[in-house]
Amino acid sequence: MSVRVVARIRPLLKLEQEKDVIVTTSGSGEESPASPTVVRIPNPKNEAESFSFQFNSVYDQESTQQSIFDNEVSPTVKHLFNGFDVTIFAYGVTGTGKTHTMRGGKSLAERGVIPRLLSSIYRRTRKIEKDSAGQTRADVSMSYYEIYNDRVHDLFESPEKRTPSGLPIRDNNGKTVVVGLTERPCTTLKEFEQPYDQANVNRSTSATKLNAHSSRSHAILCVKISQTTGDQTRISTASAIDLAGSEDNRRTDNGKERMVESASINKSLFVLAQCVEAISKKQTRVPYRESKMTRILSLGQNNGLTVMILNLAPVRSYHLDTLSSLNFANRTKKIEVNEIENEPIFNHGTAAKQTAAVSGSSIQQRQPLRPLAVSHNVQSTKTDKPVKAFSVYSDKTKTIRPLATIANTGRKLESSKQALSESSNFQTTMRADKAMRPSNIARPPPPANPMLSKANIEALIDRRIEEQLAVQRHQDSAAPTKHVDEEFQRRLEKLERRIEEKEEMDDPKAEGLQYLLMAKQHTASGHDQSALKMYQLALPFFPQNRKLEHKIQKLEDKIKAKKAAHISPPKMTSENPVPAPMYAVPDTSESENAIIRKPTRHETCEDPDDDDYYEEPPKLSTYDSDPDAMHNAHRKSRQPVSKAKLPVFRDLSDAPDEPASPRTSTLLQIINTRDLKQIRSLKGVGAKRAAAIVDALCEMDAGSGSEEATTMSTITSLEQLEALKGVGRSTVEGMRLGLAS
Ligand SMILES: Nc1ncnc2c1ncn2[C@@H]1O[C@H](COP(=O)(O)OP(=O)(O)OP(=O)(O)O)[C@@H](O)[C@H]1O
Repeated sequence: MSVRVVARIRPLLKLEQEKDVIVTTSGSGEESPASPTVVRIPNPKNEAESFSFQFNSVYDQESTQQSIFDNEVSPTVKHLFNGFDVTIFAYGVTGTGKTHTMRGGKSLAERGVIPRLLSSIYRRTRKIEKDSAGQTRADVSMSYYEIYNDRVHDLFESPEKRTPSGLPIRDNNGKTVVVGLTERPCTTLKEFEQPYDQANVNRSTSATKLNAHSSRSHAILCVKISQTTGDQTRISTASAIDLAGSEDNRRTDNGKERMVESASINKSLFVLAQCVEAISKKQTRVPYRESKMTRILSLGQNNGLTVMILNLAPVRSYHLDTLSSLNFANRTKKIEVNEIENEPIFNHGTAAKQTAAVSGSSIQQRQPLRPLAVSHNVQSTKTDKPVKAFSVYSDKTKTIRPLATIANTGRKLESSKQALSESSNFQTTMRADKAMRPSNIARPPPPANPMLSKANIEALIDRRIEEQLAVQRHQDSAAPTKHVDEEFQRRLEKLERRIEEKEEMDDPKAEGLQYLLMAKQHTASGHDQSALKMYQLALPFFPQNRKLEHKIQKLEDKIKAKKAAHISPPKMTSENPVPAPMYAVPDTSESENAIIRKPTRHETCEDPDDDDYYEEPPKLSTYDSDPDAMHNAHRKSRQPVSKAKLPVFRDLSDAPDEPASPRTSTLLQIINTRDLKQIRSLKGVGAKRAAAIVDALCEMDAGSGSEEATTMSTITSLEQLEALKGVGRSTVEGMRLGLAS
């Protein structure tokens, strides 16, 4: 099952000066205009061209709160009551309507997803209780918290009562839980509304230049449904998440406090983008643990249904940010999520005792459940619970069926499975390979090592990376490195957990260490720009560190040298003043300078944890050697001899320089629109091939390196086009000839 991704374009606001609307919607060709699935936006480099992005559904400026809820959220409620967890989250740049979509206004028509969801949940609980003649009781409770500056705070607590370090989060049976959250029972909509409204007052919001009521935190509402029949209770959770919006501080004019928030928001969204990239590229390691938001969201790891609502502003001033968001969403829709319903808990017996011992009332967690109708199997099958991967939400475009036609879901396992695919109108596929993700397997607790200092951790990380790179260097380019990778990743994760332990001890430098870890990972994978940003972000945590300064200086010089030598591929961003993506690394040129204090030369390093930075860089350290050069060496040995079959992710600088003929230009222009309809109009291109071409282009975006992953890759030569998956020389020739006739 893929994450269902829908886009919503907000209308022009009354006070909005700008009226230049550049984001439009359309059907994909098979769709009626009444149910658009495509967002169009001009190419910032060439307004004559436009890019198209296809999603499961697209809601234009006129769309109502009711229609979003009816089509996207309401169908998930029955699955929630069948034991599946549901996650709905709003993503988008600041001021694009996330809070409006999730929370909405006070009038009936303006109510957002959350109050409507609760209303629907209460209706269903009443129905269940009525239909079962009181045999089944359905209880609803909620917890509500925010992640502000990477710290978790209970929104049911007034800000004065908060501990500055926030609440700890833990892994519990493969799920991330927040310890110490208030869980409030709420049996009616009224009981929900009052504390929910109060909690929203507690949420961190501030006025920024781009939004008078900008959310400065990620807000997560968890609604727990407990259905009890006899001695069995099944629990499922609906999570409604209003993410903070990414912001480009070149546009916000943020002051220092807003800037710190902004850096934290952008960092977590950057990690989210990295996670999405890693998942879509099927990498073994996904950096969930690098921010609390990604740990909690666990995109692609959590079981159940996930819907992402991408909020967009229609106007030109958001052009590049909108493009970044669209690219991100495009990758997100490829994420597959396991579809596992939760198992019931026996109120009297081992299962119940275990759960109580683990969770207590202070831990918000989603207990695994199973529909009541098959619960007699539960005890015997508890440990090897069959994992199902329903294709509830496919990427394929489907017409939204009226709700009335959605079949009622039966209680049986098979029925719920069928209902999932029917009600959501998507296909069913088994994905046994996704059944057990490594991260879902309960890990043994890390060995206690009270002597482990940050310097040791740093040294360990360096050593591991050196070991890994040394192994890679000596390996035959064709030899499989999988087991080494896995070992490397395992070690990195172990180290991350140790950093986490430091974090839980409230060591303020834990965050700095995280930045260093990320920097090292970026350096190891050759992403110098990202590595540089991470080192810069780490600097305030190690302010007297000459070695860190030296590292930053070295990287800056290297990047400058690379730019001067035109090593970077001529991507859309290289000529174009496209700013760094808003959810990518914060802009250090203006924003971060405000919060990063550059240590003066005469300052000395006294923190024993910074030992690593006292030392002179090792002369022959693999880590300090040029990672790019190393990577290039690798690439060279792996590159196919024949130029006719170029790798899909090849460097675009390979493209020939001579100007393309008008026919070739037209062909490439059509391909670069990513518009399925236009691509299909080419000779010899059917629906499948057109989709494959668009997919390959998206893959190229994702494969272009994390610091630039939000820019659009373009095809600049026929050779490149030929090298795309599913396209060959003869197809390209056919397309060209077709244009000529
Ligand atoms: N669909 C819509 N219809 C009417 N008004 C809208 C709509 N979407 C957003 N708005 C208005 O736009 C403004 C910004 O919206 P909102 O605060 O929801 O943005 P946001 O994405 O949550 O921003 P931030 O990330 O800064 O919190 C608000 O005044 C809101 O009422």
